[in-house]
Amino acid sequence: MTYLEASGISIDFPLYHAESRSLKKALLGKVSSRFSVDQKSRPVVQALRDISFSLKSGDRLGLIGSNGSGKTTLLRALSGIYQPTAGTLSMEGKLISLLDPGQGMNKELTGRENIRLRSYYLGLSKAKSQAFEADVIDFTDLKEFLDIPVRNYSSGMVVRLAFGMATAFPPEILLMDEWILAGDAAFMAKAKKRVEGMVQHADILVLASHSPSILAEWTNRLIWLDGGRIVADGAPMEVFKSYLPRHDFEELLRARS
Ligand SMILES: Nc1ncnc2c1ncn2[C@@H]1O[C@H](COP(=O)(O)OP(=O)(O)OP(=O)(O)O)[C@@H](O)[C@H]1O
Repeated sequence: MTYLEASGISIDFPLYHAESRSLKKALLGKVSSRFSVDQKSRPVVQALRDISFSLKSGDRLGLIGSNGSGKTTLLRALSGIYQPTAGTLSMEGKLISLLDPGQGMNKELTGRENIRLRSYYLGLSKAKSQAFEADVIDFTDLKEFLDIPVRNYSSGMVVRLAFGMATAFPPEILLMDEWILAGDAAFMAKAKKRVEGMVQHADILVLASHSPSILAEWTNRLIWLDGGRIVADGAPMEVFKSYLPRHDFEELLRARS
């Protein structure tokens, strides 16, 4: 059974070059400060504080919050890139994370070569790798750019390729940061179809974004992060009601009716 559970997760990042007494005093002096010191008195930034939630098959969780509120850090913790300073994470299910556009790609190689390299890493049989290549080529629709080195791609093209390769085999848990929304409207429509296909297979989605309309459409639960803490957790429109300025909330309601 697929599940993902975060229990009391906290993450501190050491602040290098902040050892001087005056800087420490300035950082730690503010009442609502995100800065603290670790056990060895070294300054740290408290990126996440006491985060708990549990997700099961079919849950599509959105993360919202202002710049620096902790969305990317939480996604990275869930994907295993960062070790929590405190708390525990447990999960079951094949996880794919779409967190960095160029992840797992060699920019000196062409799109086609990257696709072949990926199928090699995945250990696919000849028939499966041919199907994988055809599927990704069709999805990414890179046309003449397919045989050009990735370093010459636009950022939207890199997104198409990364997304196409990472989503060719449906994961059970999909983590996405909002860079995925950098594609154009035609790509977004295709990406949405692909993600919806995945989620319909009773998988888990966690998506961080600043876009209320995307989150309202793609998610069925929303966590609002502020200063590294959860300030609200519930149905998307309920959370948006408190999060968004009244005018923006009413506009979102109108757009969805
Ligand atoms: N590698 C790091 N080293 C030190 N501090 C970090 C690191 N990554 C994040 N932080 C700090 O952790 C806090 C949370 O950052 P995070 O990138 O998770 O926020 P975010 O909600 O994704 O922001 P944005 O909307 O701007 O992308 C910030 O205060 C940031 O400065």
